[in-house]
Amino acid sequence: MLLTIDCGNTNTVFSIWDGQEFLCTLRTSTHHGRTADAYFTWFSTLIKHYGIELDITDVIISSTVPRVVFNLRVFSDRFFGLRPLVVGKPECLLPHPPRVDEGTIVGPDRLVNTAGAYDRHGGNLIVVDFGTATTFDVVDHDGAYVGGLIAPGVNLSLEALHMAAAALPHVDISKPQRVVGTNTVACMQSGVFWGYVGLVKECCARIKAERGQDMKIIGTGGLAALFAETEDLFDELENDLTMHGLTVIHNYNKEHG
Ligand SMILES: Nc1ncnc2c1ncn2[C@@H]1O[C@H](COP(=O)(O)OP(=O)(O)O)[C@@H](O)[C@H]1O
Ligand SMILES: CC(C)(COP(=O)(O)O)[C@@H](O)C(=O)NCCC(=O)O
Ligand SMILES: [K+]
Repeated sequence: MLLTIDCGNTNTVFSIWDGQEFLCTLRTSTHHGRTADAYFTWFSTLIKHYGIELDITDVIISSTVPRVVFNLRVFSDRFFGLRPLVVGKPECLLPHPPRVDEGTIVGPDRLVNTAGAYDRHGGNLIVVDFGTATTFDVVDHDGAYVGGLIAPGVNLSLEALHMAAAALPHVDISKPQRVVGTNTVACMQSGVFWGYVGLVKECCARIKAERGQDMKIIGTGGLAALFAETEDLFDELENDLTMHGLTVIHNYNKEHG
């Protein structure tokens, strides 16, 4: 069994892949102070709850937060006797290396999304990932990541309003009833919700125009579904894209490593 770990700036997700399907998906907040022992206490409790017979033979990690990798390495070594594959490290091969400016360190989540999306859909894709940041990853015809866009995440934008303006409360995102809000919360939700609908449409249209071709748009990340249910923003909605990408990169390393 393969343990896939996707550590974003807000949440860390563990999944167990048995070669056919994901047996479970466990989510915790990302916190660099969490020790290997703390990970294992949490992990083993939930595994027991789901009644899964554990036989972890491989671990692969993607982390946008470099500091957490140390404790995840210790977790992997101490409890499974395994050396994890860490996306972005030189020893982790990628099916299609990125083509970006020299010296650029592409977020591993974006490399993983690229690998997962290309495996499912082939080339010429835009992956829109609604995480802490909202990222657009452009996948070329041959499966290489060739750049993209980084915008503030939906919750980050709402939080920024609250932090910077004394009269604006903490607000959770939801689809507003109307475009014109008649109270503060409704105004904030509308500004961010429709602002993001516009942002996604405009960025995708401009990517296609710059590349002079139509491209398939894949939406992923926790909040993608909220936007997809309202507007026709994506050709596909795939919440397991990052986890799938981790299995693709793991397989590639097994075959070529
Ligand atoms: N299903 C969901 N509904 C509402 N908010 C969500 C959902 N999933 C994630 N979020 C929120 O979206 C933001 C991004 O989360 P996530 O996709 O886990 O980010 P990251 O991968 O950067 O850690 C966070 O603020 C998180 O709380
Ligand atoms: C853009 C990101 C912060 C997104 O992270 P996330 O929202 O998944 O936490 C991450 O991919 C990152 O740190 N990237 C490094 C810079 C780059 O990709 O060009
Ligand atoms: K992201």
